[in-house]
Amino acid sequence: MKILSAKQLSEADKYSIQKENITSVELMERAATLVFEEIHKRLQGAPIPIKIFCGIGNNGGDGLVIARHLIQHGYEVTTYVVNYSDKRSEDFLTNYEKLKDITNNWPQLIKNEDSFPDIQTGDFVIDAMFGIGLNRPLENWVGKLVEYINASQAFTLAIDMPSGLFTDKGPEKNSAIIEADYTLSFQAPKLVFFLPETMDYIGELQLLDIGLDREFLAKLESDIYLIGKEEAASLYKTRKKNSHKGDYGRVLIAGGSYGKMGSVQLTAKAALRAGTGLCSLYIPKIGYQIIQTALPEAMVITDNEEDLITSIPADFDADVFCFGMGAGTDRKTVTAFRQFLSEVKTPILVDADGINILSENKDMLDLLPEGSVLTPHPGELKRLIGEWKDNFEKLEKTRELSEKYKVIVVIKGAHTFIVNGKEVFINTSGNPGMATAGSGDVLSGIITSLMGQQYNNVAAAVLGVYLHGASGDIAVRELGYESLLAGDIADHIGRAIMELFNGESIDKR
Ligand SMILES: NC(=O)C1=CN([C@@H]2O[C@H](COP(=O)(O)OP(=O)(O)OC[C@H]3O[C@@H](n4cnc5c(N)ncnc54)[C@H](OP(=O)(O)O)[C@@H]3O)[C@@H](O)[C@H]2O)[C@@H](O)CC1
Ligand SMILES: [K+]
Repeated sequence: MKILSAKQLSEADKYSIQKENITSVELMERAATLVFEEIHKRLQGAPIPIKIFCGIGNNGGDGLVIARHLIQHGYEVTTYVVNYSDKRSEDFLTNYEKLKDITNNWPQLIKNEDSFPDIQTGDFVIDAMFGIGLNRPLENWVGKLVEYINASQAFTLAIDMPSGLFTDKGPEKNSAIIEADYTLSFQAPKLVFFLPETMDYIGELQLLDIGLDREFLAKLESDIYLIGKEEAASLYKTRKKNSHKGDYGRVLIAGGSYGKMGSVQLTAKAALRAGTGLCSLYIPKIGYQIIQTALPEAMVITDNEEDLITSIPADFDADVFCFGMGAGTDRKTVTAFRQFLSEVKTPILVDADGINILSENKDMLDLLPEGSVLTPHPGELKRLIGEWKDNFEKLEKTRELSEKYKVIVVIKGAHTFIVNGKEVFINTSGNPGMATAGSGDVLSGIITSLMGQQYNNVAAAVLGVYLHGASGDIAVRELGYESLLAGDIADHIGRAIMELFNGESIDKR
Protein backbone atom coordinates (compact mmCIF):
# COMPACT_ATOMS: atom_id res chain seq x y z
CA MET A 1 0.00 0.00 0.00
CA LYS A 2 1.29 3.46 -0.89
CA ILE A 3 2.03 6.09 1.71
CA LEU A 4 0.71 9.45 0.49
CA SER A 5 1.54 13.04 1.40
CA ALA A 6 -0.99 15.58 2.68
CA LYS A 7 -0.88 17.31 -0.71
CA GLN A 8 -1.60 14.09 -2.59
CA LEU A 9 -4.50 13.29 -0.28
CA SER A 10 -6.07 16.71 -0.79
CA GLU A 11 -5.66 16.28 -4.56
CA ALA A 12 -7.31 12.85 -4.42
CA ASP A 13 -10.07 14.42 -2.37
CA LYS A 14 -10.69 17.15 -4.97
CA TYR A 15 -10.45 14.79 -7.92
CA SER A 16 -12.91 12.32 -6.40
CA ILE A 17 -15.42 15.08 -5.69
CA GLN A 18 -15.26 16.20 -9.34
CA LYS A 19 -15.33 12.72 -10.82
CA GLU A 20 -18.22 11.51 -8.68
CA ASN A 21 -19.99 14.80 -9.10
CA ILE A 22 -20.55 15.17 -5.38
CA THR A 23 -19.96 18.12 -3.10
CA SER A 24 -17.10 18.21 -0.62
CA VAL A 25 -19.64 18.27 2.19
CA GLU A 26 -21.03 14.98 0.84
CA LEU A 27 -17.54 13.46 0.94
CA MET A 28 -17.15 14.72 4.50
CA GLU A 29 -20.50 13.14 5.39
CA ARG A 30 -19.34 9.83 3.90
CA ALA A 31 -15.99 9.86 5.69
CA ALA A 32 -17.32 10.94 9.07
CA THR A 33 -20.28 8.53 8.87
CA LEU A 34 -17.78 5.68 8.52
CA VAL A 35 -16.11 6.93 11.69
CA PHE A 36 -19.46 7.07 13.46
CA GLU A 37 -20.23 3.49 12.38
CA GLU A 38 -16.92 2.26 13.79
CA ILE A 39 -17.61 3.97 17.11
CA HIS A 40 -21.20 2.72 17.24
CA LYS A 41 -20.08 -0.83 16.45
CA ARG A 42 -17.84 -0.78 19.53
CA LEU A 43 -19.88 1.27 21.99
CA GLN A 44 -23.24 -0.35 21.15
CA GLY A 45 -25.11 2.51 22.75
CA ALA A 46 -23.13 2.45 26.02
CA PRO A 47 -23.88 5.50 28.21
CA ILE A 48 -20.30 6.81 28.23
CA PRO A 49 -19.85 10.59 28.25
CA ILE A 50 -18.44 11.49 24.81
CA LYS A 51 -16.58 14.77 24.44
CA ILE A 52 -15.83 15.86 20.90
CA PHE A 53 -13.26 18.60 20.34
CA CYS A 54 -13.68 20.11 16.87
CA GLY A 55 -11.35 22.52 15.09
CA ILE A 56 -12.72 25.03 12.59
CA GLY A 57 -11.34 23.43 9.40
CA ASN A 58 -12.48 20.23 7.76
CA ASN A 59 -11.15 17.99 10.51
CA GLY A 60 -13.47 19.94 12.78
CA GLY A 61 -16.22 19.46 10.18
CA ASP A 62 -15.74 15.70 10.48
CA GLY A 63 -16.12 16.02 14.24
CA LEU A 64 -19.43 17.86 13.86
CA VAL A 65 -20.81 15.15 11.57
CA ILE A 66 -19.72 12.43 14.03
CA ALA A 67 -21.37 14.40 16.86
CA ARG A 68 -24.64 14.67 14.93
CA HIS A 69 -24.84 10.92 14.22
CA LEU A 70 -23.92 9.99 17.78
CA ILE A 71 -26.58 12.34 19.19
CA GLN A 72 -29.17 10.97 16.79
CA HIS A 73 -28.34 7.48 18.07
CA GLY A 74 -28.91 8.48 21.66
CA TYR A 75 -25.34 8.94 22.87
CA GLU A 76 -24.44 11.38 25.60
CA VAL A 77 -22.39 13.88 23.59
CA THR A 78 -20.90 17.27 24.34
CA THR A 79 -19.45 19.08 21.35
CA TYR A 80 -16.77 21.72 21.74
CA VAL A 81 -15.49 24.05 19.06
CA VAL A 82 -11.85 24.91 19.59
CA ASN A 83 -12.15 28.44 18.29
CA TYR A 84 -8.54 29.13 17.38
CA SER A 85 -9.38 31.25 14.33
CA ASP A 86 -12.26 33.02 12.56
CA LYS A 87 -11.54 31.35 9.24
CA ARG A 88 -14.09 28.57 9.55
CA SER A 89 -14.19 26.31 6.51
CA GLU A 90 -17.37 26.16 4.43
CA ASP A 91 -17.99 22.50 5.19
CA PHE A 92 -17.42 23.17 8.87
CA LEU A 93 -20.06 25.90 8.74
CA THR A 94 -22.57 23.71 6.91
CA ASN A 95 -22.25 21.03 9.56
CA TYR A 96 -22.25 23.58 12.36
CA GLU A 97 -25.74 24.61 11.24
CA LYS A 98 -26.87 21.01 10.80
CA LEU A 99 -25.80 20.15 14.32
CA LYS A 100 -27.63 23.14 15.70
CA ASP A 101 -30.75 22.04 13.80
CA ILE A 102 -30.88 18.80 15.76
CA THR A 103 -29.75 20.03 19.18
CA ASN A 104 -31.26 23.53 19.08
CA ASN A 105 -28.01 24.65 20.70
CA TRP A 106 -24.66 25.83 19.42
CA PRO A 107 -21.70 23.71 20.49
CA GLN A 108 -19.67 25.11 23.38
CA LEU A 109 -16.87 27.44 22.31
CA ILE A 110 -13.38 27.10 23.76
CA LYS A 111 -11.50 30.39 23.38
CA ASN A 112 -8.92 30.35 26.14
CA GLU A 113 -7.71 28.33 29.10
CA ASP A 114 -10.63 29.50 31.24
CA SER A 115 -13.09 27.75 28.96
CA PHE A 116 -11.45 24.30 29.11
CA PRO A 117 -14.13 21.80 30.12
CA ASP A 118 -13.82 19.23 32.85
CA ILE A 119 -12.60 15.88 31.48
CA GLN A 120 -12.85 12.72 33.56
CA THR A 121 -10.65 9.65 33.08
CA GLY A 122 -13.73 7.63 32.11
CA ASP A 123 -14.80 10.04 29.34
CA PHE A 124 -14.46 9.16 25.70
CA VAL A 125 -12.65 12.01 23.95
CA ILE A 126 -12.78 12.49 20.19
CA ASP A 127 -10.01 14.63 18.77
CA ALA A 128 -11.24 16.39 15.61
CA MET A 129 -9.20 19.56 16.02
CA PHE A 130 -6.53 19.32 13.29
CA GLY A 131 -5.92 16.82 10.54
CA ILE A 132 -3.76 16.97 7.45
CA GLY A 133 -4.19 20.77 7.30
CA LEU A 134 -1.89 21.46 10.28
CA ASN A 135 0.81 23.82 9.04
CA ARG A 136 2.60 24.99 12.20
CA PRO A 137 3.02 23.75 15.76
CA LEU A 138 0.15 24.32 18.17
CA GLU A 139 0.76 27.30 20.36
CA ASN A 140 -0.62 29.13 23.36
CA TRP A 141 -3.94 27.91 24.78
CA VAL A 142 -4.54 25.47 21.88
CA GLY A 143 -1.30 23.68 22.73
CA LYS A 144 -2.27 23.79 26.38
CA LEU A 145 -5.65 22.25 25.57
CA VAL A 146 -3.90 19.34 23.88
CA GLU A 147 -1.71 18.84 26.96
CA TYR A 148 -4.79 19.13 29.16
CA ILE A 149 -6.57 16.38 27.18
CA ASN A 150 -3.46 14.17 27.37
CA ALA A 151 -3.22 14.70 31.12
CA SER A 152 -6.85 13.63 31.59
CA GLN A 153 -5.94 10.02 30.68
CA ALA A 154 -9.36 9.71 29.04
CA PHE A 155 -9.56 7.28 26.12
CA THR A 156 -8.84 9.42 23.07
CA LEU A 157 -9.81 8.68 19.50
CA ALA A 158 -8.05 10.81 16.88
CA ILE A 159 -9.83 11.53 13.62
CA ASP A 160 -7.52 11.20 10.61
CA MET A 161 -4.43 12.29 12.63
CA PRO A 162 -3.71 13.07 16.26
CA SER A 163 -3.90 16.88 16.44
CA GLY A 164 -0.52 18.58 16.48
CA LEU A 165 1.17 15.91 14.36
CA PHE A 166 2.33 16.98 10.89
CA THR A 167 1.71 14.62 7.99
CA ASP A 168 4.96 15.08 6.12
CA LYS A 169 7.54 16.30 8.62
CA GLY A 170 8.69 15.62 12.15
CA PRO A 171 7.35 17.50 15.14
CA GLU A 172 9.28 20.39 16.63
CA LYS A 173 10.80 19.82 20.05
CA ASN A 174 8.34 19.95 22.95
CA SER A 175 5.35 20.60 20.67
CA ALA A 176 1.88 19.69 21.90
CA ILE A 177 0.48 16.58 20.20
CA ILE A 178 -2.54 14.46 21.12
CA GLU A 179 -1.48 11.08 22.47
CA ALA A 180 -4.25 9.03 20.92
CA ASP A 181 -5.28 5.59 22.08
CA TYR A 182 -6.78 4.91 18.69
CA THR A 183 -6.54 6.66 15.33
CA LEU A 184 -9.11 6.28 12.59
CA SER A 185 -7.42 7.63 9.50
CA PHE A 186 -8.82 8.27 6.06
CA GLN A 187 -7.86 6.32 2.97
CA ALA A 188 -4.06 6.09 3.09
CA PRO A 189 -1.51 5.59 5.85
CA LYS A 190 0.74 8.56 6.60
CA LEU A 191 4.51 8.24 7.04
CA VAL A 192 4.52 9.69 10.57
CA PHE A 193 2.40 6.77 11.76
CA PHE A 194 5.46 4.53 11.43
CA LEU A 195 8.44 6.65 12.46
CA PRO A 196 9.99 5.87 15.86
CA GLU A 197 9.56 9.39 17.21
CA THR A 198 5.93 9.79 16.17
CA MET A 199 4.38 6.30 16.11
CA ASP A 200 3.48 6.38 19.81
CA TYR A 201 1.04 9.27 19.29
CA ILE A 202 -1.16 7.11 17.06
CA GLY A 203 -2.11 4.32 19.45
CA GLU A 204 -3.88 1.62 17.52
CA LEU A 205 -4.33 2.47 13.86
CA GLN A 206 -7.28 1.72 11.61
CA LEU A 207 -7.63 2.95 8.06
CA LEU A 208 -11.02 3.76 6.61
CA ASP A 209 -11.55 3.49 2.89
CA ILE A 210 -13.63 6.59 2.15
CA GLY A 211 -13.91 5.68 -1.51
CA LEU A 212 -11.50 8.19 -3.08
CA ASP A 213 -11.05 7.49 -6.78
CA ARG A 214 -9.05 4.28 -7.19
CA GLU A 215 -7.59 5.09 -10.59
CA PHE A 216 -6.39 8.47 -9.36
CA LEU A 217 -4.88 6.93 -6.25
CA ALA A 218 -3.16 4.26 -8.33
CA LYS A 219 -1.55 6.91 -10.51
CA LEU A 220 -0.19 8.97 -7.63
CA GLU A 221 3.54 8.59 -7.36
CA SER A 222 5.02 7.54 -4.09
CA ASP A 223 8.34 5.96 -3.23
CA ILE A 224 7.12 4.78 0.14
CA TYR A 225 5.13 1.59 0.59
CA LEU A 226 3.60 -0.13 3.56
CA ILE A 227 4.17 -3.89 3.62
CA GLY A 228 1.45 -6.12 5.03
CA LYS A 229 0.53 -9.73 4.45
CA GLU A 230 -0.90 -9.12 0.99
CA GLU A 231 2.22 -7.37 -0.28
CA ALA A 232 4.46 -10.01 1.29
CA ALA A 233 2.43 -12.87 -0.19
CA SER A 234 2.70 -11.33 -3.66
CA LEU A 235 6.51 -11.70 -3.45
CA TYR A 236 6.48 -15.37 -2.48
CA LYS A 237 7.76 -17.90 -5.02
CA THR A 238 6.29 -21.39 -4.99
CA ARG A 239 8.50 -24.48 -5.20
CA LYS A 240 8.40 -26.87 -8.10
CA LYS A 241 7.98 -30.58 -7.52
CA ASN A 242 10.79 -31.23 -9.96
CA SER A 243 13.51 -29.50 -7.95
CA HIS A 244 16.41 -30.36 -5.65
CA LYS A 245 18.41 -28.73 -2.88
CA GLY A 246 20.74 -27.04 -5.37
CA ASP A 247 17.77 -25.03 -6.62
CA TYR A 248 17.28 -23.36 -3.24
CA GLY A 249 20.59 -21.71 -2.79
CA ARG A 250 24.06 -22.41 -1.49
CA VAL A 251 24.66 -20.08 1.39
CA LEU A 252 27.90 -19.34 3.22
CA ILE A 253 27.54 -17.63 6.59
CA ALA A 254 30.80 -16.29 8.04
CA GLY A 255 30.94 -15.07 11.60
CA GLY A 256 31.25 -15.99 15.24
CA SER A 257 34.14 -15.69 17.66
CA TYR A 258 35.00 -16.97 21.13
CA GLY A 259 31.83 -16.68 23.26
CA LYS A 260 29.64 -15.67 20.31
CA MET A 261 29.02 -18.86 18.38
CA GLY A 262 25.29 -18.70 19.13
CA SER A 263 24.88 -15.81 16.68
CA VAL A 264 25.98 -17.69 13.56
CA GLN A 265 24.10 -20.76 14.70
CA LEU A 266 20.87 -18.72 14.84
CA THR A 267 21.56 -17.19 11.43
CA ALA A 268 22.18 -20.60 9.89
CA LYS A 269 19.14 -22.13 11.53
CA ALA A 270 16.97 -19.29 10.24
CA ALA A 271 18.43 -19.64 6.74
CA LEU A 272 17.59 -23.35 6.72
CA ARG A 273 14.12 -22.77 8.16
CA ALA A 274 13.51 -20.16 5.45
CA GLY A 275 14.23 -22.73 2.78
CA THR A 276 17.95 -22.70 2.00
CA GLY A 277 19.06 -25.81 0.12
CA LEU A 278 22.65 -25.96 1.32
CA CYS A 279 23.94 -24.02 4.26
CA SER A 280 27.62 -23.78 5.17
CA LEU A 281 29.21 -21.88 7.99
CA TYR A 282 32.66 -20.38 8.06
CA ILE A 283 33.71 -20.00 11.69
CA PRO A 284 36.74 -19.96 14.00
CA LYS A 285 37.94 -23.41 15.09
CA ILE A 286 36.47 -22.98 18.55
CA GLY A 287 32.95 -23.27 17.11
CA TYR A 288 33.34 -26.54 15.23
CA GLN A 289 31.85 -28.91 17.77
CA ILE A 290 29.27 -26.39 18.91
CA ILE A 291 27.78 -25.93 15.46
CA GLN A 292 28.07 -29.54 14.35
CA THR A 293 26.22 -30.59 17.49
CA ALA A 294 23.61 -27.84 17.60
CA LEU A 295 22.85 -27.78 13.88
CA PRO A 296 23.52 -31.06 12.09
CA GLU A 297 21.83 -29.77 8.92
CA ALA A 298 24.63 -27.24 8.35
CA MET A 299 28.14 -27.86 7.00
CA VAL A 300 31.10 -26.29 8.73
CA ILE A 301 34.44 -24.95 7.50
CA THR A 302 36.83 -23.57 10.07
CA ASP A 303 39.35 -20.77 9.98
CA ASN A 304 42.97 -21.55 10.91
CA GLU A 305 42.59 -19.36 13.96
CA GLU A 306 41.07 -20.72 17.14
CA ASP A 307 39.00 -17.75 18.38
CA LEU A 308 38.27 -15.47 15.45
CA ILE A 309 38.01 -15.16 11.70
CA THR A 310 41.20 -14.31 9.82
CA SER A 311 40.14 -15.12 6.26
CA ILE A 312 36.87 -15.55 4.38
CA PRO A 313 36.85 -17.79 1.28
CA ALA A 314 35.46 -15.53 -1.48
CA ASP A 315 35.98 -18.37 -3.97
CA PHE A 316 33.61 -20.69 -2.07
CA ASP A 317 30.87 -22.02 -4.34
CA ALA A 318 28.00 -19.98 -2.87
CA ASP A 319 25.05 -18.09 -4.35
CA VAL A 320 25.16 -15.68 -1.47
CA PHE A 321 27.44 -14.82 1.43
CA CYS A 322 26.55 -13.43 4.81
CA PHE A 323 29.06 -11.87 7.18
CA GLY A 324 29.23 -10.17 10.51
CA MET A 325 27.25 -11.71 13.36
CA GLY A 326 29.46 -12.37 16.37
CA ALA A 327 32.59 -11.80 14.25
CA GLY A 328 34.14 -9.05 16.39
CA THR A 329 36.26 -6.24 14.99
CA ASP A 330 39.77 -7.59 15.56
CA ARG A 331 42.34 -6.17 13.15
CA LYS A 332 42.81 -9.62 11.56
CA THR A 333 39.07 -9.94 10.97
CA VAL A 334 38.98 -6.46 9.39
CA THR A 335 41.79 -7.45 7.02
CA ALA A 336 39.99 -10.70 6.18
CA PHE A 337 36.76 -8.85 5.40
CA ARG A 338 38.59 -6.30 3.26
CA GLN A 339 40.32 -9.03 1.29
CA PHE A 340 37.04 -10.92 0.89
CA LEU A 341 35.25 -7.78 -0.39
CA SER A 342 37.94 -7.13 -2.95
CA GLU A 343 37.40 -10.62 -4.39
CA VAL A 344 33.72 -11.48 -3.96
CA LYS A 345 31.42 -11.13 -6.95
CA THR A 346 27.95 -12.01 -5.66
CA PRO A 347 25.92 -9.62 -3.45
CA ILE A 348 26.37 -10.23 0.25
CA LEU A 349 24.47 -9.56 3.42
CA VAL A 350 26.40 -7.63 6.07
CA ASP A 351 25.21 -7.44 9.67
CA ALA A 352 26.42 -6.48 13.14
CA ASP A 353 30.25 -6.41 13.35
CA GLY A 354 30.42 -6.44 9.57
CA ILE A 355 28.61 -3.09 9.65
CA ASN A 356 30.82 -1.85 12.49
CA ILE A 357 33.89 -2.68 10.39
CA LEU A 358 32.41 -0.77 7.43
CA SER A 359 31.67 2.22 9.70
CA GLU A 360 35.26 2.35 10.90
CA ASN A 361 36.66 1.81 7.40
CA LYS A 362 34.30 3.76 5.14
CA ASP A 363 36.50 3.17 2.07
CA MET A 364 35.39 -0.47 2.24
CA LEU A 365 31.81 0.56 1.37
CA ASP A 366 33.05 1.07 -2.19
CA LEU A 367 33.97 -2.61 -2.33
CA LEU A 368 30.45 -3.88 -1.60
CA PRO A 369 29.01 -5.72 -4.61
CA GLU A 370 25.98 -3.92 -6.07
CA GLY A 371 22.73 -5.10 -4.50
CA SER A 372 24.30 -6.10 -1.19
CA VAL A 373 22.13 -5.83 1.90
CA LEU A 374 23.11 -4.09 5.15
CA THR A 375 20.98 -4.73 8.22
CA PRO A 376 21.89 -2.13 10.87
CA HIS A 377 19.98 -1.42 14.06
CA PRO A 378 19.74 2.35 14.74
CA GLY A 379 23.03 2.42 16.71
CA GLU A 380 24.91 0.74 13.86
CA LEU A 381 23.23 3.01 11.34
CA LYS A 382 24.36 6.08 13.29
CA ARG A 383 27.94 4.86 13.05
CA LEU A 384 27.47 4.51 9.29
CA ILE A 385 25.70 7.77 8.40
CA GLY A 386 26.29 10.01 11.43
CA GLU A 387 23.74 11.71 13.70
CA TRP A 388 20.33 12.81 12.44
CA LYS A 389 18.09 15.61 13.67
CA ASP A 390 14.89 13.61 13.21
CA ASN A 391 13.69 10.48 11.46
CA PHE A 392 12.95 12.30 8.21
CA GLU A 393 16.62 13.26 8.06
CA LYS A 394 17.62 9.71 9.02
CA LEU A 395 15.63 8.42 6.08
CA GLU A 396 17.15 10.96 3.68
CA LYS A 397 20.69 10.13 4.79
CA THR A 398 20.00 6.42 4.47
CA ARG A 399 18.59 6.95 0.98
CA GLU A 400 21.79 8.81 0.03
CA LEU A 401 23.95 5.97 1.36
CA SER A 402 21.84 3.40 -0.46
CA GLU A 403 22.04 5.34 -3.74
CA LYS A 404 25.73 6.10 -3.46
CA TYR A 405 26.85 2.53 -2.82
CA LYS A 406 23.94 0.79 -4.58
CA VAL A 407 23.09 -1.24 -1.50
CA ILE A 408 19.84 -2.07 0.27
CA VAL A 409 19.68 -0.84 3.85
CA VAL A 410 17.37 -2.54 6.33
CA ILE A 411 16.89 -0.21 9.33
CA LYS A 412 15.73 -2.46 12.14
CA GLY A 413 13.13 -1.13 14.57
CA ALA A 414 9.55 -1.49 15.77
CA HIS A 415 8.70 -0.79 12.12
CA THR A 416 11.66 -1.96 10.08
CA PHE A 417 12.37 0.23 7.04
CA ILE A 418 13.90 -1.28 3.90
CA VAL A 419 15.62 1.43 1.87
CA ASN A 420 16.56 0.88 -1.76
CA GLY A 421 17.69 4.21 -3.19
CA LYS A 422 14.62 6.45 -3.20
CA GLU A 423 12.28 3.52 -2.52
CA VAL A 424 11.30 2.80 1.06
CA PHE A 425 9.29 -0.20 2.30
CA ILE A 426 7.85 -0.08 5.80
CA ASN A 427 7.16 -3.38 7.51
CA THR A 428 4.05 -3.85 9.63
CA SER A 429 4.58 -7.30 11.17
CA GLY A 430 6.38 -7.97 14.45
CA ASN A 431 5.99 -7.19 18.14
CA PRO A 432 7.93 -5.99 21.20
CA GLY A 433 8.71 -9.56 22.27
CA MET A 434 11.19 -9.64 19.39
CA ALA A 435 13.41 -7.07 21.09
CA THR A 436 15.62 -9.91 22.30
CA ALA A 437 19.20 -11.07 21.79
CA GLY A 438 19.76 -12.85 18.50
CA SER A 439 16.60 -11.58 16.82
CA GLY A 440 18.72 -9.69 14.27
CA ASP A 441 20.83 -12.78 13.58
CA VAL A 442 17.65 -14.64 12.66
CA LEU A 443 16.60 -11.80 10.35
CA SER A 444 19.95 -11.94 8.56
CA GLY A 445 19.50 -15.67 8.08
CA ILE A 446 16.05 -15.29 6.53
CA ILE A 447 17.08 -12.54 4.11
CA THR A 448 20.27 -14.36 3.11
CA SER A 449 18.26 -17.50 2.54
CA LEU A 450 15.81 -15.73 0.22
CA MET A 451 18.67 -14.02 -1.66
CA GLY A 452 20.11 -17.48 -2.25
CA GLN A 453 16.74 -18.77 -3.47
CA GLN A 454 16.88 -16.37 -6.40
CA TYR A 455 14.56 -13.75 -5.03
CA ASN A 456 15.79 -10.37 -6.22
CA ASN A 457 17.61 -8.73 -3.34
CA VAL A 458 14.99 -6.07 -2.64
CA ALA A 459 12.23 -8.69 -2.58
CA ALA A 460 14.39 -10.88 -0.34
CA ALA A 461 14.82 -8.01 2.12
CA VAL A 462 11.15 -7.00 2.08
CA LEU A 463 9.73 -10.52 2.31
CA GLY A 464 12.44 -11.54 4.79
CA VAL A 465 11.64 -8.67 7.15
CA TYR A 466 7.92 -9.40 6.92
CA LEU A 467 8.38 -13.14 7.59
CA HIS A 468 10.70 -12.42 10.53
CA GLY A 469 8.00 -10.23 12.12
CA ALA A 470 5.22 -12.67 11.29
CA SER A 471 7.19 -15.58 12.82
CA GLY A 472 7.58 -13.51 15.98
CA ASP A 473 3.85 -12.72 15.97
CA ILE A 474 2.98 -16.40 15.72
CA ALA A 475 5.52 -17.42 18.35
CA VAL A 476 4.22 -14.92 20.96
CA ARG A 477 0.76 -16.43 20.69
CA GLU A 478 2.24 -19.51 22.39
CA LEU A 479 5.00 -17.98 24.45
CA GLY A 480 4.08 -14.42 25.39
CA TYR A 481 6.28 -11.40 24.79
CA GLU A 482 8.70 -11.87 27.67
CA SER A 483 9.70 -15.44 27.03
CA LEU A 484 10.17 -15.25 23.27
CA LEU A 485 13.70 -16.29 22.26
CA ALA A 486 15.36 -15.58 18.93
CA GLY A 487 15.44 -19.33 18.29
CA ASP A 488 11.64 -19.39 18.61
CA ILE A 489 11.41 -16.83 15.81
CA ALA A 490 13.50 -19.14 13.61
CA ASP A 491 11.32 -22.12 14.57
CA HIS A 492 8.13 -20.39 13.42
CA ILE A 493 9.29 -19.26 9.96
CA GLY A 494 7.52 -22.18 8.30
CA ARG A 495 4.23 -21.30 9.96
CA ALA A 496 4.70 -17.66 8.93
CA ILE A 497 5.15 -18.71 5.30
CA MET A 498 2.02 -20.86 5.50
CA GLU A 499 0.03 -18.03 7.05
CA LEU A 500 0.86 -15.81 4.10
CA PHE A 501 -1.80 -17.94 2.48
CA ASN A 502 -4.18 -18.20 5.41
CA GLY A 503 -2.64 -21.18 7.09
CA GLU A 504 -2.59 -23.36 4.03
CA SER A 505 0.66 -25.00 3.03
CA ILE A 506 1.43 -24.12 -0.56
CA ASP A 507 1.28 -26.99 -2.93
CA LYS A 508 1.07 -25.99 -6.56
CA ARG A 509 2.44 -29.16 -7.99
N1 LIG B 1 -8.58 14.83 2.11
C1 LIG B 1 -9.47 13.89 2.41
O1 LIG B 1 -9.33 12.79 1.97
C2 LIG B 1 -10.59 14.22 3.31
C3 LIG B 1 -10.38 15.10 4.35
N2 LIG B 1 -11.28 15.28 5.31
C4 LIG B 1 -10.89 15.96 6.53
O2 LIG B 1 -10.34 17.21 6.30
C5 LIG B 1 -9.14 17.35 7.03
C6 LIG B 1 -8.29 18.39 6.45
O3 LIG B 1 -9.01 19.58 6.55
P1 LIG B 1 -8.36 21.00 6.35
O4 LIG B 1 -7.57 21.00 5.11
O5 LIG B 1 -9.44 21.98 6.46
O6 LIG B 1 -7.34 21.06 7.55
P2 LIG B 1 -7.51 20.92 9.13
O7 LIG B 1 -6.61 19.82 9.52
O8 LIG B 1 -8.92 20.85 9.54
O9 LIG B 1 -6.87 22.27 9.68
C7 LIG B 1 -6.95 23.43 8.92
C8 LIG B 1 -7.16 24.65 9.78
O10 LIG B 1 -6.17 24.70 10.77
C9 LIG B 1 -5.51 25.98 10.75
N3 LIG B 1 -4.21 25.72 11.30
C10 LIG B 1 -3.24 24.92 10.83
N4 LIG B 1 -2.25 24.81 11.73
C11 LIG B 1 -2.62 25.55 12.80
C12 LIG B 1 -2.03 25.82 14.05
N5 LIG B 1 -0.85 25.31 14.41
N6 LIG B 1 -2.68 26.61 14.92
C13 LIG B 1 -3.87 27.13 14.60
N7 LIG B 1 -4.47 26.91 13.41
C14 LIG B 1 -3.86 26.13 12.53
C15 LIG B 1 -5.64 26.43 9.35
O11 LIG B 1 -5.70 27.81 9.35
P3 LIG B 1 -4.63 28.81 8.73
O12 LIG B 1 -3.34 28.10 8.50
O13 LIG B 1 -5.22 29.28 7.47
O14 LIG B 1 -4.50 29.84 9.78
C16 LIG B 1 -7.02 25.88 8.98
O15 LIG B 1 -8.02 26.74 9.44
C17 LIG B 1 -8.58 15.96 7.02
O16 LIG B 1 -7.61 15.73 7.98
C18 LIG B 1 -9.83 15.16 7.26
O17 LIG B 1 -10.13 15.11 8.63
C19 LIG B 1 -12.58 14.58 5.22
O18 LIG B 1 -13.60 15.36 5.67
C20 LIG B 1 -12.95 14.17 3.82
C21 LIG B 1 -11.90 13.56 3.08
K1 LIG C 1 -7.51 15.11 14.66
